[in-house]
Amino acid sequence: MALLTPDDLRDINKQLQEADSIVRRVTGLDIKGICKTLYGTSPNSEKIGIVPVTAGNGIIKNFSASLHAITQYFGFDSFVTDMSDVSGYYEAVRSGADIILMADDHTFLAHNLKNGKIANNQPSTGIIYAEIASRNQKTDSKDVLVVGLGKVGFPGAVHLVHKGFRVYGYDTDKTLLKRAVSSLGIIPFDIESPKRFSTIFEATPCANTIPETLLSENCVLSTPGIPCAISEELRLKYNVQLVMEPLGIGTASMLYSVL
Ligand SMILES: NC(=O)C1=CN([C@@H]2O[C@H](COP(=O)(O)OP(=O)(O)OC[C@H]3O[C@@H](n4cnc5c(N)ncnc54)[C@H](O)[C@@H]3O)[C@@H](O)[C@H]2O)C=CC1
Ligand SMILES: NCCC[C@@H](N)C(=O)NCCCC[C@H](N)C(=O)O
Repeated sequence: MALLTPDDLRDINKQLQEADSIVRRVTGLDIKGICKTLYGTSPNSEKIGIVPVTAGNGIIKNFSASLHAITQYFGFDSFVTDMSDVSGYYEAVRSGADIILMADDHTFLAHNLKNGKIANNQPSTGIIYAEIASRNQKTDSKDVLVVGLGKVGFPGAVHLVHKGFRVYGYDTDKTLLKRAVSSLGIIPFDIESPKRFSTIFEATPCANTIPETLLSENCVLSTPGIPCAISEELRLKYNVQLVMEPLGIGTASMLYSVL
């Protein structure tokens, strides 16, 4: 898995505020509104315990602090434990946490200790970015391009199919593309073909995965992928409505899904 870097998380509050205003412009709802609609849930004073985890590549500088800022941005009462790992988990529970947030190099989870619900960041992220793409107010087309059909992209493609969109899918991994075509009935897309889209959902760990030939004026590109799927030059040239943020939107999706 591509791991976050401290630089990805720089000015996380500013990144989240900017992403929220673009989500509002694109969908008419803010991120909270998207989560409420998606899961039918609302916060009810849940207390969130954030537990740093030293496993694998270890602590990512600012990861826990970013989660603290993100949970507070969405109105939750949250704290970061002093201890890490098992001791930190124990500290969180003893301090009255209702929901645990913690991540190693493979799994980032939200676990609601009160109702038993548990969420994984990858599908939760795919679903919310796909939902944002599906609410593009500037088009009535039901066509959507999905680039990247992995642990984030595939759940997002499932969500778009369930919402009745005509999903064109592309992945450099032909096995994953075949899996998505056979299991979801999506349309395999040739990245070289010059079909322009008003709505694109991208979830890859590569830069510049969306060629200019696929962009239309004012199109929406909803992408959790790091680094960005298009250049700044193309974003400006086509006035692309870019919904992209490194941690907060996916975390909000996890939290609302376990309320
Ligand atoms: N912003 C956020 O909140 C989050 C961001 N991410 C990021 O999302 C991205 C995807 O994560 P995962 O789905 O877990 O990774 P993954 O490795 O499971 O899936 C990525 C997929 O992209 C495909 N791919 C790679 N290069 C491609 C290209 N040029 N064109 C088309 N497909 C290509 C791969 O074959 C793979 O199937 C990563 O950059 C990850 O860091 C992940 C979770 C949350
Ligand atoms: N963008 C959300 C998905 C994050 C994921 N790509 C990642 O970097 N996971 C590793 C997190 C490791 C955190 C670390 N164990 C800590 O607790 O500081």
